[in-house]
Amino acid sequence: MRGSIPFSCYPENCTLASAAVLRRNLFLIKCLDGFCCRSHSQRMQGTQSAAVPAAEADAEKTIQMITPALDPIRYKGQAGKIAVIGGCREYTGAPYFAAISALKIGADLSHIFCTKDAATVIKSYSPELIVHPVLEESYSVRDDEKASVSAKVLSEVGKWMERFDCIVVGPGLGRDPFLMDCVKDIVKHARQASIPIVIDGDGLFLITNNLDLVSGNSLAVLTPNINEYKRLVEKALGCEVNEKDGNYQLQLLSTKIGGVTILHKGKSDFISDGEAVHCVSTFGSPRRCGGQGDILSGRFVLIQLLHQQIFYYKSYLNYFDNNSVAVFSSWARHHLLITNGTIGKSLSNPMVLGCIAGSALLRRAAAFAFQDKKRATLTTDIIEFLGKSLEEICPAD
Ligand SMILES: NC(=O)C1=CN([C@@H]2O[C@H](COP(=O)(O)OP(=O)(O)OC[C@H]3O[C@@H](n4cnc5c(N)ncnc54)[C@H](OP(=O)(O)O)[C@@H]3O)[C@@H](O)[C@H]2O)[C@@H](O)CC1
Ligand SMILES: Nc1ncnc2c1ncn2[C@@H]1O[C@H](COP(=O)(O)OP(=O)(O)OP(=O)(O)O)[C@@H](O)[C@H]1O
Ligand SMILES: [Mg+2]
Repeated sequence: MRGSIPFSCYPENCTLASAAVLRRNLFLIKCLDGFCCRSHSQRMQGTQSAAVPAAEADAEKTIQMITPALDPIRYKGQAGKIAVIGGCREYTGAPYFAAISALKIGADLSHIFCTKDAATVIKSYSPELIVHPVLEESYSVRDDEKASVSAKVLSEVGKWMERFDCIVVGPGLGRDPFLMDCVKDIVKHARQASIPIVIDGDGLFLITNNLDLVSGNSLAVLTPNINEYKRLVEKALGCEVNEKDGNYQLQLLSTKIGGVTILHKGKSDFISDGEAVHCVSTFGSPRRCGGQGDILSGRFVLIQLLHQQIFYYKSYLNYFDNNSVAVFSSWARHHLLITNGTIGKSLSNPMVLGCIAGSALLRRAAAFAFQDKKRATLTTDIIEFLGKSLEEICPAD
């Protein structure tokens, strides 16, 4: 039986969930192995699944908890340095939306690693972004050059990697096979360096066909849209998307991929790390223009802001008081106070918190933009409202 369970689900290989949670999930997988592979009609003929409720997340409190105060003792970079790996001949908008959104939410520095063709175009959209034209597609590389070019790409990205608090892989990446192979190495490198990683767009196409790249990585978040989710479910669970038991299936999917956090985008956004399912259904916009998902992936800077806030508490309080046990106890109490002492395990996972905050802020900004522009609402309009959206929840002063 153990052979049919993903390597990353064994308790000794997973750091995210407690042993008890893993035991439960392993039990679920064992019991339900094959359930997902049955045809729709078989499923309808009596197979029961656990009804998994999705609690509406308290997104405002989450945002308030995560967002650090603007403090004069901080220096550039402390509020976040992120990188987007994406941008090719066809797509230049997606990486731009992701990277500029991170800046608008409060990150200090936002980098893009893209192909040479895309770089000049992206630079022309904004002087705020740091753009590295390092990726290559098959058409520009001879077969005999591939090994050396791919090593060069990894070294160009690798020398920056340690400096980033979070990387977003996939917006506008395209699906060129050589490019995909190079990005595989980047994803592995990020994992080795313990850098939080958000996988979106074509990054999801890559990992769906190579689940081991993220399996068991508690610092990974997948943000599939309807098509990307369908491909992921088919590949990981070997079945079709089950609308009826959607929450249960999302939880199972996360567990199957070793507890990675998944944000399933749609009319409501559903988030799970295999532990619980959270829902964000704040009113957004009825416009479905392209690029809104890219804003969301860029906003994952919020995940990293939480890490920064922990670091900040540590360094600030250690500076004045070396009694770090008291410091951490008071920080923990503060954390529990904010959440009313009722948080579940999943809500202490920074990746889940980042998903909730990112989703709620995007939907709020989309609602403001739609109020203003109606049918003409575009992604760039939504980006313009990110500041107002955050300001209403977390005033800057
Ligand atoms: N302004 C911009 O720059 C924007 C750029 N964007 C960027 O676009 C990329 C794709 O993201 P998306 O959201 O269109 O993907 P999705 O819903 O799975 O596909 C829809 C349909 O298209 C098809 N298909 C897609 N790519 C294909 C390919 N390379 N080659 C062949 N087929 C392909 C796909 O077919 P399928 O894979 O299902 O067979 C499905 O039928 C991604 O990098 C995203 O970031 C967006 O963020 C929007 C704003
Ligand atoms: N039917 C809907 N009603 C309200 N909001 C929605 C709906 N569908 C998606 N959204 C919101 O739009 C955001 C982007 O989701 P979408 O499914 O458009 O992503 P995407 O296809 O990856 O976008 P992109 O075009 O950037 O690739 C989601 O976070 C969600 O909050
Ligand atoms: Mg997308």
